[in-house]
Amino acid sequence: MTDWTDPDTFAQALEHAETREKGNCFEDFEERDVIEHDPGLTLTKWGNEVWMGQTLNHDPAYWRPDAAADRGFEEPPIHPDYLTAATLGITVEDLSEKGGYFLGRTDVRFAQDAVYPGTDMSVESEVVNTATSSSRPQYGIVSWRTRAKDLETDDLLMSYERTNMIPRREPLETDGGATATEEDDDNDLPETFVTPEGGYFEDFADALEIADEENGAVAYRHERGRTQDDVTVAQLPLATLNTAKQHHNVDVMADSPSGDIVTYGDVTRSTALGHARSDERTWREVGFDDESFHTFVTPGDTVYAFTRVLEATDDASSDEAGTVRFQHIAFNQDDTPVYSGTRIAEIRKRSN
Ligand SMILES: CC(C)(COP(=O)(O)OP(=O)(O)OC[C@H]1O[C@@H](n2cnc3c(N)ncnc32)[C@H](O)[C@@H]1OP(=O)(O)O)[C@@H](O)C(=O)NCCC(=O)NCCSC(=O)C[C@](C)(O)C(=O)O
Repeated sequence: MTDWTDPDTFAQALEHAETREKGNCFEDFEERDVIEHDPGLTLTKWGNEVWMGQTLNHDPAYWRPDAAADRGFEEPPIHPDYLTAATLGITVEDLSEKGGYFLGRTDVRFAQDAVYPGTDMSVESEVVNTATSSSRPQYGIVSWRTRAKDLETDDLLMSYERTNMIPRREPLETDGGATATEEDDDNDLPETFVTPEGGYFEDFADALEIADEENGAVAYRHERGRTQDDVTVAQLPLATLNTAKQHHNVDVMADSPSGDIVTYGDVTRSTALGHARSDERTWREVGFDDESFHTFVTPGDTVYAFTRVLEATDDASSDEAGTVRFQHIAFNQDDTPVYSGTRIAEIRKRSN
């Protein structure tokens, strides 16, 4: 009688057996297809707090009822970064589990009303673009518009458009090729870098005025760094139901260009944003654009943040705040940019 657990026999069995694959290939996506994602997620206080704690998003309004009330929330709400990561996490099984890197995202917008723990989410994505990758013929590039809704009320919670490299059916590889492209050498930096005096709206507006007079830029780095470990690389994405093997299958990833599992893009950006927010008085998050992931982050890498202030306008959803547009750049211990994106946030005014 065949002993299927005999190592030689089992090795032969593995060779003969078909693998029941997960995920979709590039050829499975057609423009205008709408995919309703089956995995659901209840946005819990626990998930929110673990995400925020580990990414250094320690804004008290998301932790303490009194601080939440001071910011006009009914109770500590779900943080927009966790909402974003959970929305994307749910979509991975259908859209990107096959592998291929998360290249970027734009038009990330949040509903004006805060989202509270206990909200059940339903998430759907529409294929908005499919394109050939000229540099990597084994991949295609797919963009989807994703919308997260409150399952009970059907209210829109957030939406965005994301772009990934997706393997073509043949040949099948685990993820996308080489590391970042050569930087161009157009380094026309201003001579003057202005740092805001504090974290209120007026500090950003004043710094922009000074920079303007001196033909400089409001640009500064944040001190904090967060080294990537098992929690940030594997646990946080799995807690959002993100099934991408890049984050938890060391065996498969050993043969990939990174040679290791990589940090979920939403963990990298949320960590950098946590560093940036620790130097400002955030009132509300409005949205993000032009987000790009330049190279991968692996366990042991440290994520730092750099901020440029682009614009400040005295107009917001509340008289207590003004609106600031930032560019945030996450970088690693070798000073290599790993993420960049612009962010619109309402920042509290000093006078109130
Ligand atoms: C992917 C790598 C290897 C390419 O590195 P490279 O130097 O070869 O790249 P490139 O030349 O800059 O880009 C390659 C192609 O992608 C295109 N491209 C590039 N960016 C965009 C964009 N935003 N929108 C649209 N297209 C874009 C670009 O135009 C080019 O097209 P081409 O092949 O036709 O010339 C390199 O950039 C890299 O390592 N990036 C880091 C990726 C990463 O670590 N992402 C986060 C972690 S993976 C993740 O979170 C997973 C997730 C969330 O779970 C999940 O999707 O399932």
